[in-house]
Amino acid sequence: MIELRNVSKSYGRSGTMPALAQTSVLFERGQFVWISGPSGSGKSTLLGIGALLLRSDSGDVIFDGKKVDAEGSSERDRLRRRSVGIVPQSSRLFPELTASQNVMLARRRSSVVDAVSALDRVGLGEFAHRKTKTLSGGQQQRVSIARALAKKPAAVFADEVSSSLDDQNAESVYRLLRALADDGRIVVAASHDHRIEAFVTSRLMLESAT
Ligand SMILES: Nc1ncnc2c1ncn2[C@@H]1O[C@H](COP(=O)(O)OP(=O)(O)OP(=O)(O)O)[C@@H](O)[C@H]1O
Repeated sequence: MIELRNVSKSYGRSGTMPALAQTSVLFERGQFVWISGPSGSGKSTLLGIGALLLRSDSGDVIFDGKKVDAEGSSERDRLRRRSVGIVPQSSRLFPELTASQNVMLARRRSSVVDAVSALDRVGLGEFAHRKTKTLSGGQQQRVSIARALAKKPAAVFADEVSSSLDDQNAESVYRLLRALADDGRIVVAASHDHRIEAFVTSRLMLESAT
């Protein structure tokens, strides 16, 4: 379980650019949560705080009953590395490497067998040895999800993963994210894309913090 309690975050040298104000949300295993809201409402910021990539200015982040902000940054990093898979906005794959090589880069001491198994999980086992530049946009996003899954995380945070994909590819990515939640993970996706609605279990709508 991951809980954000009254978290706020501002950017800028003296915190003059509010990005997220007094926001609370509970993410539980088995949930696929859609974070929606207008551009600039703080979706990526909230995602970054939940995924332990960003520190909030105030409020609490509670990860499996433990206040994370009370921990030092090395403990937070350790928790993130162990428990959180992150699927970034653009897939950030190495185009000249194969799908399995890209997945293997996610972890130290990873094996081809584990990488192929993660690719199987996203329906791409047969593409494991293809260079990612030869895959479609939707397939590349699924490789990116396999990379996030390689460490068997309890939670997956995805930022705007499918907005640019056609209906078929977007649907396959959303269906996959839902299946990961149905497996018992926490899945959180920030998105402008209303096609996600049919696949999520709940929605948090953000309003602009300014
Ligand atoms: N690194 C940063 N430095 C300064 N301001 C930032 C930074 N990151 C985000 N912001 C500002 O914080 C606010 C929230 O940004 P954020 O990216 O979280 O919103 P978003 O809802 O994800 O937006 P979008 O839908 O356009 O991706 C915006 O006003 C943005 O300009």
